[in-house]
Amino acid sequence: MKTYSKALNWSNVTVAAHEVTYDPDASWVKFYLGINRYALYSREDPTILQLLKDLQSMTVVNAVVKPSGHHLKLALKMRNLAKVMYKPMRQQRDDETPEDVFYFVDFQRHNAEIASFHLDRILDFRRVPPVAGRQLNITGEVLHVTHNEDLRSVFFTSPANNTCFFAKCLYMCKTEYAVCGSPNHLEGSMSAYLPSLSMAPRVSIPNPWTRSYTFTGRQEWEDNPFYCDTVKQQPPYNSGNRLLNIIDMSIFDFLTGNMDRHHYEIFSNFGDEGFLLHLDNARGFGKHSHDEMSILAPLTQCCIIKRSTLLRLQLLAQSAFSLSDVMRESLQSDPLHPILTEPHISALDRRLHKVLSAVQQCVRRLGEDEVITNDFIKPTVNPTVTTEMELLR
Ligand SMILES: Nc1ncnc2c1ncn2[C@@H]1O[C@H](COP(=O)(O)OP(=O)(O)OP(=O)(O)O)[C@@H](O)[C@H]1O
Ligand SMILES: [Mn+2]
Repeated sequence: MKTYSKALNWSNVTVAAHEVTYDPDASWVKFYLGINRYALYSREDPTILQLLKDLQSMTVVNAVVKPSGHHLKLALKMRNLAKVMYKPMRQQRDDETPEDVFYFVDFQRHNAEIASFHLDRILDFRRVPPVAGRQLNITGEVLHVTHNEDLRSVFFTSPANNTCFFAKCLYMCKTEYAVCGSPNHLEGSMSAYLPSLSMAPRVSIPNPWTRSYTFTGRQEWEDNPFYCDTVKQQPPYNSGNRLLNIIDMSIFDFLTGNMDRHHYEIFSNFGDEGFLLHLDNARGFGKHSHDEMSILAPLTQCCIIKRSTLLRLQLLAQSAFSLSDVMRESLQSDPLHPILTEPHISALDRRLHKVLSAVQQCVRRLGEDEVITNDFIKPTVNPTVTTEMELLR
């Protein structure tokens, strides 16, 4: 194996200087300033479209391996000081997760990150940071610009003469699990970073409906149909919006087929009523032919749903606004389209009907007043300039 770091030393190639420019009107700055207690961005915010475009073209000036987690991903620093998380492509669009693979060893899919951002926006949640697809030149835009010796040392050339890299981490990070360009270009998802933890602290909270992450273990919710009664008695689930927000998240995850929601995060400064961030959606869209009903357990066990969520789902179940059509159109704006294969897109309609039938069953059993809950917090009245991030400073 030829390591590029040695090659760089030998050929005396200097790594590009770290030149940066700060523009207070940059789309990522506006994105930060627009985060409010209801959502990451407002419905009509033009900043987001601009940010999606910028994610596709911003110049990378540094790259490091994002240390957390089990999967290979890079934190990229851009010339305009934006920060981006890049998850490289590992799977072809028409690959399905094999039957015998557990959810916790499944690949991360860059296209699932992209598609989940679009789905979250269509559902009007706006809880996923903006994500766009991009073909990176991993030689020119990563290896040659990184100041990180650890990252340089894991680049190599494959037998087929493609540039590849892997990461030093706990699992799945040996050369066998490397990602390779063709010969230099590699698709990936570019996810806008949230503001730093010092500027906007977040807490990570275990999902009450988490899975066991072992081959044999089971969680209480899987065997106890009255599990929700226990959850409902515990703060912060005993008042306010939190449980309804968990149910929104389970509907979102059921639609994508993501079984990997072990934790969720919230911004501390917005208190218990703040929205839940839907981070890390890379394990969605693994199987189009299977609907994993257990993901919907929070809805089917608690039998409550926000009225606003239900109205949105009902709208997207109408043929004139069908979820699959809206998704197809939305995903076309991404440079890496097609992002999802047709079977994955049409699975969304089938799953949406299953969510609506679950709600109907609850209504039949308990009545509409018990099940369909008015949101405790009104949606943003004036969506354009709630710059609560400014208040945090
Ligand atoms: N857009 C983002 N901005 C800032 N931080 C993020 C963003 N997306 C994810 N993170 C943080 O990075 C952590 C790891 O990211 P992610 O979960 O997507 O990757 P992973 O490979 O599954 O890692 P892990 O095994 O730690 O969950 C997340 O738990 C979250 O705290
Ligand atoms: Mn994760």
